[in-house]
Amino acid sequence: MSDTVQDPGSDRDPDGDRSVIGSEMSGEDVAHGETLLEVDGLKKYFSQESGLLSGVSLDPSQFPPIEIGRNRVKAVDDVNFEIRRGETLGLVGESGCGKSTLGRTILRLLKPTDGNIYFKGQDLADLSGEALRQKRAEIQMIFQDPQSSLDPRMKVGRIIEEPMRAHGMLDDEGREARAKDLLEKVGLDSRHYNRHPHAFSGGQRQRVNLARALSVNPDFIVCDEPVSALDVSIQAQVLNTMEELQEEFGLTYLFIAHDLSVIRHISDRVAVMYLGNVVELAEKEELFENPQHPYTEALLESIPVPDPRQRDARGVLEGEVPSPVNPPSGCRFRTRCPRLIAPDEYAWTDEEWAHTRAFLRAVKRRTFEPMTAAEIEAEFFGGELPTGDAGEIVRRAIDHVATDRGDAGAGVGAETGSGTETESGSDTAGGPEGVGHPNVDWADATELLLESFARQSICARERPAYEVEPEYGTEPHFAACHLHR
Ligand SMILES: Nc1ncnc2c1ncn2[C@@H]1O[C@H](COP(=O)(O)OP(=O)(O)OP(=O)(O)O)[C@@H](O)[C@H]1O
Repeated sequence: MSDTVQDPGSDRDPDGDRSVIGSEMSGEDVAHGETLLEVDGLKKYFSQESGLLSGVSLDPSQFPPIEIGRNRVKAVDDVNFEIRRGETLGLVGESGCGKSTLGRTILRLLKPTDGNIYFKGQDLADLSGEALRQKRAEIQMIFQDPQSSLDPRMKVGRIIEEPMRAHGMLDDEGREARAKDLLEKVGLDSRHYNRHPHAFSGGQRQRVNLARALSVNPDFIVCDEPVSALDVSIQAQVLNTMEELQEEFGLTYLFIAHDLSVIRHISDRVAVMYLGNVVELAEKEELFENPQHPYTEALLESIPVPDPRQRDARGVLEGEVPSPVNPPSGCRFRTRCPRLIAPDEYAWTDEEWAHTRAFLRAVKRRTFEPMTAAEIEAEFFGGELPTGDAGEIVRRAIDHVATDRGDAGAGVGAETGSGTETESGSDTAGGPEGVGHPNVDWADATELLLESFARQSICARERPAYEVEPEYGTEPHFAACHLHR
């Protein structure tokens, strides 16, 4: 079964007012600045396999020996936010973090796995059939690729009229007049009404899409990477038009983009997404000038800079994004976080923990050449291991990976925890020299360090959710990072 819910045909309400669909039709008005849409605990999980037994796996160690949903892709996993009427909420994050899935689930193109989507107070998660179809006039979507979302056989006028026809809005003459009017509103010419999409440039095609989305008079538009396929010089023009239309029609946008400069241009507030979670949400200025989540900081620092002298300081986002099938416990970013918090049970100095954290990452990613224990101590710890129990564990881990001490560490790894939670293994660079060296056991060292330190950190034990004091503006600043405990 597909997750996709198709918009069924076009039975219109014969008693309805045919000139206004969308916002005005629902009769529920939300004033500018008040909550238009609220997403509460929203989840969207995908089964990896299709078919009757998708998501069902066998586990002989339990009774009954089946587990449902174990292999599901947690594309959106407990997302909460609200969008006010008239604002643009930017949604940013790396490819695959769940932005599109979130947008499509809000639109109810996908059925949520759990949670609520309140639009003007009504839960869209509950809607289906005709009630959902009617709502679609109020909530529209614009996609990234203006080429493929326009039927090349249809004339532009008909493309713009199609949603009006589907919702029984106006008569033929009225629809034509409205389509021509909208063409002008989006910065095209009413004479373009009879042209086919291939006659238009990418930017113009996206304008046709805008006119199409606006035709049914929506309140809310999910814009999924609408300018990503356009030349940079055209992007700003389309964004400006979108802002003008927002003003004129009182529109509210959820604007999805991976490009931070686009997000900065258009957003009022910005939500940063990582591995199915929103990790930070704040007013635009606050987010860009006062980021409080290490992932946001890393994203901002990875913006390309023209000055080559600054390049070395960039690119702090190390390691791969873990699999959304088995995401890390606690904070999703912890496996890559340069500021992972020290576990409480050891007495660390900041320096000792920083050294140990760097060593842990290097062992996990196998990023150093095999060397002796003394060389490892010098390279990662300045010749001085942490004191106390932590130092003992570090020494054992070094024994696992040192070329001269392999025997001393043999068997230690077997004592280390159950490893119930994987770190998804995707970070492992797999240095071939190390793997081939008889004394080097990367896996045992990694497991010892992860189990003793990384998994004992509050970052692994609790999911963070804090509000921090904004420095720029007055809106609440949400940061899902235990550094703000
Ligand atoms: N229909 C599907 N079935 C299974 N997994 C899916 C499906 N759609 C998306 N995913 C997975 O869900 C996760 C989130 O994908 P999504 O497309 O929402 O991310 P994104 O942030 O929009 O990325 P991009 O910017 O590349 O589009 C990814 O791991 C993706 O592989």
